[in-house]
Amino acid sequence: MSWTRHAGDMHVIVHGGAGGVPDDPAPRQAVLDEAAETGAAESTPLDAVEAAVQMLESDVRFNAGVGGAVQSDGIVRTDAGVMTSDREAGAVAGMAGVEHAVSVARVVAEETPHVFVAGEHAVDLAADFGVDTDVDLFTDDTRNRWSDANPPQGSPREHLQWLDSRFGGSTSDPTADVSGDDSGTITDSADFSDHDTVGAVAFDREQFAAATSTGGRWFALAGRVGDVPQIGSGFYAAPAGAASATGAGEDIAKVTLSRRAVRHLEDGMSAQKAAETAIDEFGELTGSSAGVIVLDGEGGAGSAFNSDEMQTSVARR
Ligand SMILES: NC(=O)C[C@H](N)C(=O)O
Repeated sequence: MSWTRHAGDMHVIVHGGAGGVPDDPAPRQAVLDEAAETGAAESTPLDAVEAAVQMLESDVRFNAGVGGAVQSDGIVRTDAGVMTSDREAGAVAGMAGVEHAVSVARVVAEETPHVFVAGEHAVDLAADFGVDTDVDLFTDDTRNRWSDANPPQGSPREHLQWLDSRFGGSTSDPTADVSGDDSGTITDSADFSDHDTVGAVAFDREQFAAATSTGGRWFALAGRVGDVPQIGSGFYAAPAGAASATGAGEDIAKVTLSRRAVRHLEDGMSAQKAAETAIDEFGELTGSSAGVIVLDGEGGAGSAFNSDEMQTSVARR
């Protein structure tokens, strides 16, 4: 079906992470619906994805901003990336105390000559451009979960020993503990319920934008950065369309999942077909779990995942 174009059209799709079936799908869906509607009310695709993702970063149910995953040294670090089909891009990683990582990624895209700024200097950049820092990203749930985790002391090597039995897929074998059955669909592992990364894709008839934001994965080595802020892995936008990914970040990065989905759009697939094909390829190549959302230039929205669940919402104005 082709999309009849009107001035002011904005098409937005959001996701709340690929992973296990959530205990509380209804309130999560309500927040996703509100985020998509909020994005669709904005006047540019970049504003749309930033507004949608900000809302999800502020909701404790999602692993982004407040409620983010805790790394092996007990710190929540946030990562995000944004990109437009004009190939403006910005990303940030490893920020402690920054709720709205998506806004810092936008600062990188708009205010610096770079595409990726990390760590304490990204936090300094945030502060200098008016993004709140020193935010407490822990929730009661994350505090409880962390205090039950018997946190490691000492060197990175000791942290690696500690996380080997906790991180989803060991450091030596990324597929360990994650294969649920012979079909390649991931059905078990408590760690995969942590895939509550958030993302948004928007299109206003002229330009696409994509944004993804996360607290990463629980019990990762301090300083670990996943797919989310890597261009083409966690997010990608091009004239043919845009995508945002979620799931096992190490595996997503190795197959550049978002770029893969957009490549399928460039080859003429619809958004839905591109999402399904990219996830099929991802599953075959990695045996791991992920999801992706996609918009195309014909008014199509697509999503696919090979985890148990990925909640999404679409809005159009
Ligand atoms: N929650 C997620 O989707 C995890 C994210 N992709 C990461 O690996 O950092």
